[in-house]
Amino acid sequence: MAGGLIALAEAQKRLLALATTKPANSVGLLEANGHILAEPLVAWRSQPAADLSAMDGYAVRAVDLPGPWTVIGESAAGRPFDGAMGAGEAIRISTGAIVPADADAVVVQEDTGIDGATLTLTGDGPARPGAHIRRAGHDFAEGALLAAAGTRVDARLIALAAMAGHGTLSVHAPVRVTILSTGDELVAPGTPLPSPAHIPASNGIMLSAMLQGLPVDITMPPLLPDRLDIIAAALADHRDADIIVTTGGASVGDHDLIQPALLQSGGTLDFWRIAMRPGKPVMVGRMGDAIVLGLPGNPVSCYVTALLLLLPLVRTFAGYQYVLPDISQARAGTTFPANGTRQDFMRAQIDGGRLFPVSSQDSGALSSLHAADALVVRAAHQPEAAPGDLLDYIALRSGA
Ligand SMILES: Nc1nc2c(c(=O)[nH]1)N[C@H]1C(S)=C(S)[C@@H](COP(=O)(O)OP(=O)(O)OC[C@H]3O[C@@H](n4cnc5c(N)ncnc54)[C@H](O)[C@@H]3O)O[C@H]1N2
Ligand code: MOO
Repeated sequence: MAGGLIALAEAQKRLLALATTKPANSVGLLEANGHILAEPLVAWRSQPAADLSAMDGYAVRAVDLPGPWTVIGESAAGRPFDGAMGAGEAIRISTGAIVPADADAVVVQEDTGIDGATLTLTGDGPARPGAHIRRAGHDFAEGALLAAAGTRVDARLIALAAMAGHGTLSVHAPVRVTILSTGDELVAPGTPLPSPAHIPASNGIMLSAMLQGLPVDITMPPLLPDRLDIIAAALADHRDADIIVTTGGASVGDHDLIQPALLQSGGTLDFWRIAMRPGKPVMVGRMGDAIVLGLPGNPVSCYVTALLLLLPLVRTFAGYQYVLPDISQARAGTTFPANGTRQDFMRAQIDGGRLFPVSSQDSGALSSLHAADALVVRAAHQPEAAPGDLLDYIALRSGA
């Protein structure tokens, strides 16, 4: 604890403990895209179900190599050869077609010459018995575990599920998130600002964009003024959401109304203020069924706290296996100062694999957030780091 502030790890633990995994629904494969598997994906069939040719050519008995052969029939994809093959006989075969039971190798077409029904080897031929044959079950066998519960469904998993015999998937229902932006100074993005005292409301759309890759139903009502009664009514109105996330009004000023509004509307406070920078004024409470996550108004603080608290909370509701951001390590490219009492998340760039802090660490400076490749994680009271020291960081750009 630092002056009544709780540590981020403790805050994450308490917040995530409030979440309950969303119930499972069976939905069509495409509808499941982006959702989280509620049950393990098990193969209902083997793939391939029989030995298939991997090439266009001729199915032969390896013992008959190097030929010549008499071609006595064809096995095409979906239309297998169902007769018997004797010594010196070959079957014309296409890629994906079933290899006749008597054959044990495929000669690729480019290695052969054909004259009427007589097939001769003109190239190297198959290197070994079994060449160019995809064995039954070599991709997966019936009953195999293909993906664990908690896996995110994507195009690759959808294809795998289809091949494994599934037409539907059991996934967790979407997480209902209401985003409330508060502040008299806010104006919807893209609309004219009445005065220099007004600013575009960037937090709401930023949070929506951060949530977009997750299975969520987002509700974003109009901007709320700094009025206790209006904010209290909005919180009460959205009590059926899984999460109400607010931005602004989380601190100690006369117009910081989230906490009083929560209490006035019948909600309860769980904790307030985390020993982190940026993001100290975060508040967590409950309003009916909803978890209320009060994020700071400063745009960078809002981003960092969303990354560390909102996204993990949504992932927990959604049934993800892993919910916290990955921590990587890289060496300092310059000196990082000794840290104070709050865990620090410093915007940094990665250059030549080394970390350099960006020039402004102001919690309102969105240009510095956009310029950053990483958030360097500095523990409370961590001493100065010299160039070359290993630092923990959270990557902000894939491939950074
Ligand atoms: N006396 C103290 N003052 C402050 C403290 C403190 O402990 N004692 N904490 C500071 C810290 S740390 C932060 S972070 C901010 C957060 O304050 P609030 O959550 O109450 O946010 P606001 O005061 O409403 O706004 C701060 C800043 O952000 C702008 N803002 C607000 N909403 C949006 C939005 N939707 N989009 C873009 N920008 C937004 C707002 O105009 C302000 O400039 O408090 C410090 N103060
Ligand atoms: O959270 Mo405040 O973020 O330190 O500016």
